[in-house]
Amino acid sequence: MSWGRHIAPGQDNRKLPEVQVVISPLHPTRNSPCLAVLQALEDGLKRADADPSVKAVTICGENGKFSAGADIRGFSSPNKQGLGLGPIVSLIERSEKPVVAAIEGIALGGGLEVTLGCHYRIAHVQARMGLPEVTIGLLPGAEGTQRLPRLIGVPAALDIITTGRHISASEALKLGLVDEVVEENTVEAAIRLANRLIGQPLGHRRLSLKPVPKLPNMEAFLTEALVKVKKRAQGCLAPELCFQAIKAATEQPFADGVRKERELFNILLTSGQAKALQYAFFAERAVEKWTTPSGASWKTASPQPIRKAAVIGLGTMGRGIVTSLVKAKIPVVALEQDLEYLNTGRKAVMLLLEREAMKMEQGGQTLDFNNPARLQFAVDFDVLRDVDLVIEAVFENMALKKEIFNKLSRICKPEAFLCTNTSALNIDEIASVTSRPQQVIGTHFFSPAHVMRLLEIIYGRHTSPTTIATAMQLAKVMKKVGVVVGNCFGFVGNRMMFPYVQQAVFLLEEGSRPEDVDQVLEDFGFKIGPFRMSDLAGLDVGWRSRKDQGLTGPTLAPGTSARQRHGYRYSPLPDLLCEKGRFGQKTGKGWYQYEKAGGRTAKPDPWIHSFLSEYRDTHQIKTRFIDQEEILERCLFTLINEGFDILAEGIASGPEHLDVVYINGYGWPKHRGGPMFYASTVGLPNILAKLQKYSEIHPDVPQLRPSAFLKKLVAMGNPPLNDWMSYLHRQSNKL
Ligand SMILES: CCCCCCCCCCCCC[C@H](O)CC(=O)SCCNC(=O)CCNC(=O)[C@H](O)C(C)(C)COP(=O)(O)OP(=O)(O)OC[C@H]1O[C@@H](n2cnc3c(N)ncnc32)[C@H](O)[C@@H]1OP(=O)(O)O
Ligand SMILES: NC(=O)c1ccc[n+]([C@@H]2O[C@H](COP(=O)([O-])OP(=O)(O)OC[C@H]3O[C@@H](n4cnc5c(N)ncnc54)[C@H](O)[C@@H]3O)[C@@H](O)[C@H]2O)c1
Repeated sequence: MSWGRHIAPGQDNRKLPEVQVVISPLHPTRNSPCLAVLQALEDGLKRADADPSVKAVTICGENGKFSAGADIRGFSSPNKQGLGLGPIVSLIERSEKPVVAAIEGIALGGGLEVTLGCHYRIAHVQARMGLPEVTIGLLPGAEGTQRLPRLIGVPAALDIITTGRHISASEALKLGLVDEVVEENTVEAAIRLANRLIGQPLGHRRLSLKPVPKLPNMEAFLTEALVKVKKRAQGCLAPELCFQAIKAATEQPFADGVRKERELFNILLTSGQAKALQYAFFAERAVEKWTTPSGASWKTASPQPIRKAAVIGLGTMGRGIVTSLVKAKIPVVALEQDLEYLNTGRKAVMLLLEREAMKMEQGGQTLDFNNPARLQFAVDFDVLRDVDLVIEAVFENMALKKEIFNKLSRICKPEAFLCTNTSALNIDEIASVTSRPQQVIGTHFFSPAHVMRLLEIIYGRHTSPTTIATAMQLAKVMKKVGVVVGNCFGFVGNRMMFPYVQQAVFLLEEGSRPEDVDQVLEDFGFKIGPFRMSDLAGLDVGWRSRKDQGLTGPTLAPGTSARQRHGYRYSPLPDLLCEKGRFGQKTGKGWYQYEKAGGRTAKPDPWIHSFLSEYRDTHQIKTRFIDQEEILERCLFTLINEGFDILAEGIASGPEHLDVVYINGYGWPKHRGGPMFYASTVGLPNILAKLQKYSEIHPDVPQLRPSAFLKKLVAMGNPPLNDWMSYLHRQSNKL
């Protein structure tokens, strides 16, 4: 048996072995000249085909990775790369010599499509595969939508292509996507297989020649599948076009299906949604490279290892945070204020973990949590002496948080990090009661904390770069997206949300109904509108905060106008609902009515409609019809306006940060790229003009007054989003 040797495409191979190993050239690097590497793959294949001493071919990747697919940056360059990958896949398939793919690491997108042209596929046990094009607003454009259904059937292909999920080698084997899974050297195993295949017929292995496996009820299946795909897509075009391409495979010969795939691919390639999703892909990676105005940076700061953590408070947030830590295999101590709360918290955590374990089992993984070395429950702070990091998640009350942090500062070892999950409180004030403010940081999780990907990481005046790096590392280990932001009331996410929710409530005062406002924002693509969201989170949460701020409740000065605070417009509507016990889902009534307390199905409530009408009569507000455009603009443009202030104040180091926060924590539709990206597509002059218009109509709403930074960018000629921050300190003589 002869052995192949790894040759890079384009290399001169005077002594070619019997099995030639061609390195798959699609693994992206920042500046990969994609067209050149495609050419190299083609050349390598042609050389192998033409050389009589080569009897078989193996295709593998470089450095243990098969391929991450096409270079995504290339899709927005004028010289669109990727063009011509389909014909190369066909070339592989047509080869008269057996071609075996050796899949190590990852085979994604165009990388997996290359393997579908191969006659056999061998994967390493730890390899992951997928066609994630849909997640960047595209579809597999190298004939993958036509070959995959032929290989693994329509239901499985539809699932993989329309979700873009990665699958493990063992799942790939079960589905028939790969022929063999190996634990040892994959390339060697592929070469062995290639040797065995020499001289054997290949016709039956050419996927383009195979029919798509029939289903007894294909038409009904596809009709039902389309409904599901559209529902999940929430306005995103790519999943539906992926569906259309697969449907074409079930109805048309291979060549016609490929033509359809190409046509649909071109529609997506030039769509705004693909640009937005590709922006979001890179934004998520850009925020990993954090910096602060004082010069701290990911480049120079090193994270400390977290071998054991603690969570204080096992309420809504604490239980999800414990679950995330256990899933990340970090031993946790979970602490409550007394045994009764502890037992309730323990039951809730165990339930979450059982559910997570079940989900993980389906993917062939296990979750070990019934081991006291991994998860311990306690009421005594003394157990915190040896932990490396504590996450506090007690009630949102400054006095209580300070009491806890003071205690932690005395009990925990000197090098331990102290994190607070506050939604809006001042990190510096919390840190001030400790003897280690440099190790205090905000770690703002989102509900449900074991599901939501966002972790807002808030540094205070004294927080050290090591502490920031450690929190970022923790986010990564918990498979969350950490976004480093500065300290201000509400940080980034909640601060931008306040004006959005405020406008939504003002719209009710003026004539809208909760379901009208929610519908407009859900049609825009939000998973859930502001009133459904408020009912879900509980109206009492905001009420407590407003009482603490003296905006409502017993501390309010007598004679304060019902609809004004500090000279600005205020709506008491949410307070009035809370006074009536309407806290949302938990009480069965809020902005909507529910079937019972704890019910989930929101139904418009006639009581709210007449309550709003009485309220308007009481305050002599003339009810008017408010159209969808005004609802959308007032809610979104105030949120965006706040974003510009946040950027100007240096609370976030770029618009990508705000967008990543909104996509991952607030249900902003990813195919719109985040609020700041959206603003760039609407055009800053348009946003400014609308804010000016609404601000003139509502002069008592400061949130409608255009941000100085927004005005400056417009005066500077509406530069592209990537350049915004460079204008922050430039002088403008047009203002
Ligand atoms: C006008 C004429 C058109 C006519 C067309 C007709 C013919 C059609 C032919 C088209 C051919 C289409 C081919 C194919 O179908 C399309 C594709 O392949 S699209 C790409 C699909 N692949 C992906 O979406 C993978 C994306 N990447 C990931 O999921 C992850 O990065 C990873 C690979 C799982 C690795 O994850 P991690 O280890 O966590 O690492 P990072 O994510 O941090 O990544 C490290 C670094 O790499 C950059 N990067 C990763 N993948 C890509 C990529 N595909 N392109 C560009 N850059 C990539 C990432 O940004 C990081 O960069 P850094 O931040 O370090 O600068
Ligand atoms: N609920 C959300 O959606 C959400 C989202 C992000 C952040 N937060 C923040 O997370 C924190 C917790 O919120 P929550 O919704 O989980 O509250 P919660 O009321 O559900 O839970 C708080 C828990 O803290 C416990 N606790 C109180 N005092 C304690 C003490 N001295 N020692 C130990 N445990 C104590 C309580 O017994 C309770 O179980 C708050 O700061 C909140 O602002 C909440």
